[in-house]
Amino acid sequence: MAEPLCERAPAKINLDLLVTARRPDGYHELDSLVVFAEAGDALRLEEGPGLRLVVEGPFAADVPAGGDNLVLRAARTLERHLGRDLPASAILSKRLPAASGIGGGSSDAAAMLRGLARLHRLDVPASGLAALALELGADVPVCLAARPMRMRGIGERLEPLSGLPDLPLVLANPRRPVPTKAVFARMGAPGRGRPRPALPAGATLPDLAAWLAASVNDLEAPALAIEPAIGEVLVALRRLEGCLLARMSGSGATCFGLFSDKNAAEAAARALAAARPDWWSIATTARGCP
Ligand SMILES: C[C@@](CO)(OP(=O)(O)O)[C@H](O)COP(=O)(O)OP(=O)(O)OC[C@H]1O[C@@H](n2ccc(N)nc2=O)[C@H](O)[C@@H]1O
Ligand SMILES: Nc1ncnc2c1ncn2[C@@H]1O[C@H](COP(=O)(O)OP(=O)(O)O)[C@@H](O)[C@H]1O
Repeated sequence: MAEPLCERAPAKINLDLLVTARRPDGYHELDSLVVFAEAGDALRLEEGPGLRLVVEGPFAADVPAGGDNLVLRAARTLERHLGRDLPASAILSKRLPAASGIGGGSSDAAAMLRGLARLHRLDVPASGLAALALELGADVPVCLAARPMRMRGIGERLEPLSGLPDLPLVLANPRRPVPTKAVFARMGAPGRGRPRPALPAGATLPDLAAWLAASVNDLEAPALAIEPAIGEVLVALRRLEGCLLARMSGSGATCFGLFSDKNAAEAAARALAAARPDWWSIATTARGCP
């Protein structure tokens, strides 16, 4: 009997997001810098007689408990690919708001793929898992890697980033779900993309903020049109002491503020929670890379 194991499902943050083309199948090509936070959902797995999922945690009620949950969809996709059952008992602690632009569901699905491979000691090459991940959603391959990446294509072209410092962040969400499909549907004609200047070597946080400020999230305007509260979140983040840059992640509504240091982010998160107890907000650190 294999040991129970725990897989983290970290929040995904798009530091920027350019929509560069619309494909004939309706999907959009992106160019996005993606990082992963210490905060996230968590998945506990142990061998079980069948495939079972229990969802707990503050946002459990907002996600499907049954077969539509991305955790179970991930398991079924892997089982189909291998042509055999992968019995497992899973407990998902749902700590990230759903449909909020920080890839909670995608990260949960990726954690299930990683977890089942570990639990059953599967010999599936990384490229095989990545292909299955893409079947589950455009964001699942990057969540499978769960490290800083430049993401292109619809999400399948991944290039590891280097020279990124750890990023002290505040994440804030007005507790209003925003469906990804609706945001893309409101997008105007995509821009042509733009050359991305290299990250300055040895970048400090203020350098990084200035570098990121030259970029955008192209989904911010269509998401704002659907959910105006995103504008309030951005204004509130920008007013917090020590905030170097604030922007929406993914298709929203979660926005991130980048701070000069961890203490400043924690103090800012406390101030924001006191001012807006109706929002979800946390301080966390997105892991950088050498
Ligand atoms: C926008 C992003 C940016 O990282 O993040 P989230 O806001 O979801 O966190 C992702 O591309 C979201 O990926 P994911 O949530 O997996 O999307 P999917 O389930 O594959 O697609 C949902 C819908 O979004 C649209 N879609 C998604 C990805 C993409 N590159 N182009 C699209 O046009 C399509 O209309 C699709 O039907
Ligand atoms: N484990 C899960 N966690 C979150 N959402 C899930 C999950 N399983 C299925 N979903 C569905 O997937 C949709 C997208 O969720 P999520 O990945 O959190 O959002 P986003 O793509 O905006 O980051 C939600 O509407 C939700 O109903």
